[in-house]
Amino acid sequence: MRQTEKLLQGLKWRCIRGELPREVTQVAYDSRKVEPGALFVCIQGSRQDGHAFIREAVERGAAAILTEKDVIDEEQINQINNLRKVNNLRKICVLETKDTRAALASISRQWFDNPQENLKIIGVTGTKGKTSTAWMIWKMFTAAGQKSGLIGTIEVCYDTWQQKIRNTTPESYELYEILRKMVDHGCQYVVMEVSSQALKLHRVNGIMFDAAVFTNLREDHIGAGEHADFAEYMACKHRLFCQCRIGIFNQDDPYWQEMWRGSSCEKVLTYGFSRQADYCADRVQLLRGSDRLGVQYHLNRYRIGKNQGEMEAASENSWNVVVNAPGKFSIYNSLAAISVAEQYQIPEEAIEKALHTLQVPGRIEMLPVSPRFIVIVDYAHNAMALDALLRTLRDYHPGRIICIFGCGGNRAAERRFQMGEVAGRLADLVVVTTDNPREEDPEKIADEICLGLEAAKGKYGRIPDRGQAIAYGISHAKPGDIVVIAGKGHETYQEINGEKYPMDDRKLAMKCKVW
Ligand SMILES: CC(=O)N[C@H]1[C@@H](OP(=O)(O)OP(=O)(O)OC[C@H]2O[C@@H](n3ccc(=O)[nH]c3=O)[C@H](O)[C@@H]2O)O[C@H](CO)[C@@H](O)[C@@H]1O[C@H](C)C(=O)N[C@@H](C)C(=O)N[C@H](CCC(=O)O)C(=O)O
Ligand SMILES: Nc1ncnc2c1ncn2[C@@H]1O[C@H](COP(=O)(O)OP(=O)(O)OP(=O)(O)O)[C@@H](O)[C@H]1O
Ligand SMILES: N[C@H](CCC[C@H](N)C(=O)O)C(=O)O
Repeated sequence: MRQTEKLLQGLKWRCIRGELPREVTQVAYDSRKVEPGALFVCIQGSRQDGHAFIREAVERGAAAILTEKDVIDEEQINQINNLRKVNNLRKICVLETKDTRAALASISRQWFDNPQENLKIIGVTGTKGKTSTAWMIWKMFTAAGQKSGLIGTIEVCYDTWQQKIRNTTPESYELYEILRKMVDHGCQYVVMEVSSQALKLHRVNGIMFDAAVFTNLREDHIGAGEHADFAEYMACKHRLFCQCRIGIFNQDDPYWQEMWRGSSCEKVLTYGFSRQADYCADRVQLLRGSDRLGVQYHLNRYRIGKNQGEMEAASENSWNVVVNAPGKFSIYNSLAAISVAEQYQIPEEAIEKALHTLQVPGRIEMLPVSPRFIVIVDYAHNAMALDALLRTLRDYHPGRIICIFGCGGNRAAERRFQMGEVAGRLADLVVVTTDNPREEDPEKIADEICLGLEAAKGKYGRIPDRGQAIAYGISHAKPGDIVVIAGKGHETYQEINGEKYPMDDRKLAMKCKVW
């Protein structure tokens, strides 16, 4: 139970029907979850419009409805009020505001008593590297004994508690609920991935991030249900840097200044291979163990005289960093994580420990399928990630690279041709299979991937059943080869027409174990 006036504090709203109830018992944005006495927030979604479920919400006992358009006519209101009279309830209260998604964030923040005020929240955004970087930062804080929470694609967790979520960045109501749990548990820090969808749909409204990281930006997530075009995608990412104190940017990315310009950052740090960066990497060496590929580099910490554009070495300026993950992109992710950790005085030993023992589930996860060749499961599901991954693996001079992948349905269609083209160019043999087709025809998705493969003159075959495709790829591997199973990483399901069926690439690969 919460006072309605208090929940609506800071919001612009007007009451268009009935009277504001003194208290509400619940905040709900899904009519199917409404309980008696609730405030039902109508959200205009990508498939459905919450305003169409007002009647259901009222039948379930909602006391107030928050809308962003006056959708209820007199006849409907009379019907609803007659219904309520029979049940001895007051007339329905209808409130109107400009944007109900933004309102949901504001109301949720009040409902959960402003948990963000008691936390230092670190946000990570970018087209690629969010999960890996957030995970590294969280591991560093944890290794240093700092109670911290993690929110991202793989899971939400702190200490031994963990929970799966539907989105990389949860809806505002769930987000504030999670933050409240973390505060009550004694967490001081939260590291979270912030997707462009979350920024677009106001899921993180009301949070002032103590630090925000920008990893990189490439064309992605454009299409129905995501972003209209690249400009909108970029503008949404930029919003994170308008609600943060410290901004940490990948200086080698062509878009970093677009992210920084007009930001709210009181402090700016940069990282990259550029000598201008505050955290600068050089002298890279590839590492290859029996069950892991890794990388080692020299980290130089420079202090830049921002005003004069001068560069001056800091006293304790260099360090040999070892990361238990391969490739240039792991160097970028670790540089970002180190830049964050040092802002919070995380000791070097904790940083080293986290990077040495790092294994992000489903990210370049090496499986003991055979002692003669390498099998890797990875979450690369766009061209940028697949390109970075395959180039990285090429650097280890394998015999051949066999790549097995598909593309998700109801997601940016450009990914299909582009991933086909990248795989055709960088892999020696490609097996095109099925990812999460969702509501689309998997054969049509495969056709579009094959256009890219043809364009790159790649060698490929098609096996729609993912288990069979994986078995085929592994059974055709020769000593010294690398088999890459890309696209689903940590996922433990395959989504077809709204249903999630159990499926785990790691289990499918281990079924093919050869001795
Ligand atoms: C396209 C999109 O962003 N969809 C999100 C959106 O769902 P939606 O707008 O489609 O909702 P809807 O089904 O149309 O329903 C609209 C409203 O009607 C309500 N409703 C619906 C039915 C009913 O009977 N009663 C009712 O009240 C719903 O509760 C909702 O409030 O709002 C939901 C609740 O917040 C999200 O879970 C859902 O994310 C879907 C699952 C999704 O996967 N989105 C992707 C694109 C996404 O957000 N991805 C990013 C990561 C991208 C990256 O890798 O960078 C993420 O952060 O996860
Ligand atoms: N900094 C990076 N640049 C390019 N590719 C990367 C980078 N970091 C990771 N990758 C590749 O992309 C894959 C996904 O990485 P990660 O999950 O960290 O990114 P993400 O931004 O969270 O992705 P998503 O938005 O799809 O959830 C990795 O498995 C790896 O192949
Ligand atoms: N966060 C990503 C996940 C895609 C994973 C891939 N397996 C697919 O289903 O397309 C997205 O929502 O675009």
